[in-house]
Amino acid sequence: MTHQQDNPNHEDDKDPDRSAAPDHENGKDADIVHLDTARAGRQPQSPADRSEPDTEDSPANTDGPVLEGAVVRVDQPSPTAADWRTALEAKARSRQPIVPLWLRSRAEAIETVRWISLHYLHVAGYQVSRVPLYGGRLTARAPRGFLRLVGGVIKWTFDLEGEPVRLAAVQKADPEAYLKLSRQRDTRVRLRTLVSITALVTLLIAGFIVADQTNPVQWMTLAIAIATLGILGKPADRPLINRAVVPSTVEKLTSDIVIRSLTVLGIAGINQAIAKNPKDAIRFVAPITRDGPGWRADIDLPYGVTVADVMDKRDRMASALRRPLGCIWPEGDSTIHEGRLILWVGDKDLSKTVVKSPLLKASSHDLFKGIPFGCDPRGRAVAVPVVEQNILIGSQPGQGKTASVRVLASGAALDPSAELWIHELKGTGDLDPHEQNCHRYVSGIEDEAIGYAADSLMLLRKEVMRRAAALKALPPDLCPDKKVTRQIADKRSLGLHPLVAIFDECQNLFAHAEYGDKAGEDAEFIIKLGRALGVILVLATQRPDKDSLPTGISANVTIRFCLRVAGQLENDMILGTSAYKNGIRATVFQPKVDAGIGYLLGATPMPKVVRTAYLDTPATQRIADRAHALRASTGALSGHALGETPEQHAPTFDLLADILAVVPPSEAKVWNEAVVDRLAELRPDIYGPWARLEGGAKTAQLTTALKPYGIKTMQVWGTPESGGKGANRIGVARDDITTAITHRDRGRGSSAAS
Ligand SMILES: Nc1ncnc2c1ncn2[C@@H]1O[C@H](COP(=O)(O)OP(=O)(O)OP(=O)(O)O)[C@@H](O)[C@H]1O
Repeated sequence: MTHQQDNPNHEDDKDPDRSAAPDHENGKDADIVHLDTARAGRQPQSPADRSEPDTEDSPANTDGPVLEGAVVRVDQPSPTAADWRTALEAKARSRQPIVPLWLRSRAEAIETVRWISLHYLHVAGYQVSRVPLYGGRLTARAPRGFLRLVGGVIKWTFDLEGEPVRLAAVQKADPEAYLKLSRQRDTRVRLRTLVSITALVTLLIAGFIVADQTNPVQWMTLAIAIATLGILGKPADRPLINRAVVPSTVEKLTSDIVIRSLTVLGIAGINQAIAKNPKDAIRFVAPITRDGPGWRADIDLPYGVTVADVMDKRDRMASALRRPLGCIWPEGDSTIHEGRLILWVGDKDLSKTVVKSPLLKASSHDLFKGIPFGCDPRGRAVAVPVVEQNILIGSQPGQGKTASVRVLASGAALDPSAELWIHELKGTGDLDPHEQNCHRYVSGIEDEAIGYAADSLMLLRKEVMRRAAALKALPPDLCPDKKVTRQIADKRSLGLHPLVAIFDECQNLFAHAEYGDKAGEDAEFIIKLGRALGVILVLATQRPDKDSLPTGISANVTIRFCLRVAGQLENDMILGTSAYKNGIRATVFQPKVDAGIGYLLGATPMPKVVRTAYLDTPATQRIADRAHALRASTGALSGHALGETPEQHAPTFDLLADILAVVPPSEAKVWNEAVVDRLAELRPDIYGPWARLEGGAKTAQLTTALKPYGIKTMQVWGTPESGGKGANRIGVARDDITTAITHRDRGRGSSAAS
């Protein structure tokens, strides 16, 4: 011990930890710890020291592998130099727009100005209509006003207000003050008497002058006098003028109110976050502002809570905010993150708003610009794109499907380049006003009507195939994208104009024992292929289950509008798989009360709640009449609108029977091009366009048209009908056609029997 104390430079002292470690095995080498040196060894080292590689003797060496490099903390203690850019970026994200949002869109600006003008017009109208009431009130109050005026003038002239002060001076027996006050009173009374007498004389003279004037002037003066006296006679507690606008009881939306409403929802994630960090659990990413006719709050929900959780509790939120349910519209913005909530609290209940359609006054409409459909809770107009789309509408009965379909039908009818086919399979005649504009039309629930609708789908399927070939044959400069455009639609001879086919209450067709399966297949085929070819299906159903709405349809439709439904299953059938899970829930709408309000998907970048414009029967009739006149003047009426009966149409498209008619049994195999030429001769209106196609396209047209029947074309040896050398070309076997007809007829027979 003495040895070490005496010799502090002893080798072991360089490593105090090591010297402190006893030899557990025998205890012989137990060193004595030099306290000062040991303490010095425990001092925290500088980062530079720590970064030095450990020496062989270091304890790290004894415990494990040597790691090189500096220790870097995951969380940096202070901001790094580049952080100002991040901060600026964060600020830039929440920049306030230079031009207010409502001024950015012309339509919204016009709407706001119109709204303000209407407000002030209303106020003016309200007050003007009450002028007689106000006149009566003033007259009734005038006598009291007269007494108040006379009393006031006497008090003022004789300085009666000073009376109590003078009396006090008398009671205090203060002669000096009394004399002073009396002198002041005398001077005042002298002057005021003079003023009062002058005013009275002036009034009398004015009276004499007015007495000499014409009647109107006298009445005007009398009115002014009564009004003045009436105002003077006003009781303190009763205003003269009624308020045109009752002050709103709508509470201003503040952060405290929003937090209060979120905390009562019973969402565990929100409550736990608030318990841990009451100040920062719910973050407002922008100031709460007016946005349209309501308040908007942009909120980041606590970690792990999604907008869908909040949407589910909309009714509780309405209670917490003390507003009707139709005013509360939480929305997500998943482009930022799943917890970004945009809470919009409207001044007016959406379910009590009637949206007027611009189609009511439109003389025509361009379908390529979409159809004005309704407005969102913030009052912004919403249009539904139609070209290159298919639309599925669903809800419980009586929630506004037919009303939505009416809007779409009216928009389509006002574009004379569009062909309209309407099938209203409830039989109530809700769409009858547009019958005059339809190429095909049926209203009914009986088998005949359903059969007609099924025929329509079959015809549409053929039309899609015809269009595919026609579009393919178009020169690239006319049709670079191989899809129907406005220019192509306007060339009616091409037959590629938009064809809008509406099937209201389509469950009656798809669930039909005889026609249902085939109709479902045809509809699926049209939905998948018809879009780019200008064939647009609009399907509305009140029974969205897999029997009434084949899954192939619900999976492939592009625009979906779901009014109130009862549960998740129906919701997802209309709005698509996982819609309910993602918080797009048409179950939140109230039965009946929210008729006409639904979720619209696919028409706007984000799913939107939309209240459809409402067209009642007379309004629809007016639009339909206008559309009819427009169509008649442009020669766009056809089919049913011209009084043609369906029987004239349906058989014309039986391709297989037509081929058998033009290919005699003696010809086992014929070239496609020969068949097409003969078909064109048989029915020029239908097959004429096929025959006009050039070489390969003509052959391909028949091949494509036969595909759905399972008939394959093949190499056929033959000679041109006009004479010439024999050659191998694509052709068809007559036997294949007869076999396909036998199969088809057998299939029809068995489905009719079942
Ligand atoms: N956009 C709307 N604005 C105001 N009221 C509407 C709107 N849409 C529908 N309604 C109301 O809802 C009622 C039912 O609408 P509609 O007939 O379109 O429902 P539906 O779903 O087609 O019913 P059903 O399934 O029985 O045919 C209408 O008579 C109307 O009063």
